[in-house]
Amino acid sequence: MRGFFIGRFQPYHFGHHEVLRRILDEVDELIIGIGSAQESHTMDNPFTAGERILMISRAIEDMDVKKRVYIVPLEDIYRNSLWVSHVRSMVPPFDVVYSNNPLVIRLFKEAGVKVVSTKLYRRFEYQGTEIRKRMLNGGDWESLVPKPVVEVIKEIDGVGRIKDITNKDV
Ligand SMILES: Nc1ncnc2c1ncn2[C@@H]1O[C@H](COP(=O)(O)OP(=O)(O)OP(=O)(O)O)[C@@H](O)[C@H]1O
Ligand SMILES: NC(=O)c1ccc[n+]([C@@H]2O[C@H](COP(=O)(O)O)[C@@H](O)[C@H]2O)c1
Repeated sequence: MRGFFIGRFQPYHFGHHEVLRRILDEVDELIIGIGSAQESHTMDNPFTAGERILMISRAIEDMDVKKRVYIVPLEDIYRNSLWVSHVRSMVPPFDVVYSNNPLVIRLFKEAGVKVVSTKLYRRFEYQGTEIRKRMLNGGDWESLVPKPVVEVIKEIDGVGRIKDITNKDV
């Protein structure tokens, strides 16, 4: 059985990591969709699709996973009624979708795809919005993401980027 899990992963954090661990117990192969792949360099979406691929693939490497995982960037198409077809055209065939996003769940269910709702883990801190806020304000963000993700963010000066893009013209 092949599963599909989509997120923006801005950045990939321990909440995603926990969900992934659980999904990998259930499926034979997993596709991870990097949503809003066209977005980067904004406060809501600071990291490029390529940088998010690095974060996820290195975090998975650290888990010593034996199952095949495909990571596929997916651009938004701004026409929700066609989105499931768009996703299907871009990724290997899948049998089940894992998500906690109400729109994603609804669109796949309407298309007749089996959807499993994922649980939230320590959502008050394992949350992209909170992590980006801490990066901006000098808070502790490093404890909320897997170590390989800290390394990627340091390599690309992710914190400096978030500070720069939120700065006003001088
Ligand atoms: N703490 C968490 N525990 C379990 N699942 C989570 C957690 N945080 C996010 N998810 C799930 O992971 C998927 C992808 O989420 P996403 O990449 O948007 O992260 P996010 O933390 O919700 O980000 P943001 O705050 O930027 O919206 C969604 O289905 C989301 O519900
Ligand atoms: N019309 C569309 O392009 C469409 C519809 C539903 C979800 N999505 C994307 O799927 C992803 C869902 O991920 P999250 O659960 O992290 O929000 C987002 O990147 C979102 O933009 C896109």
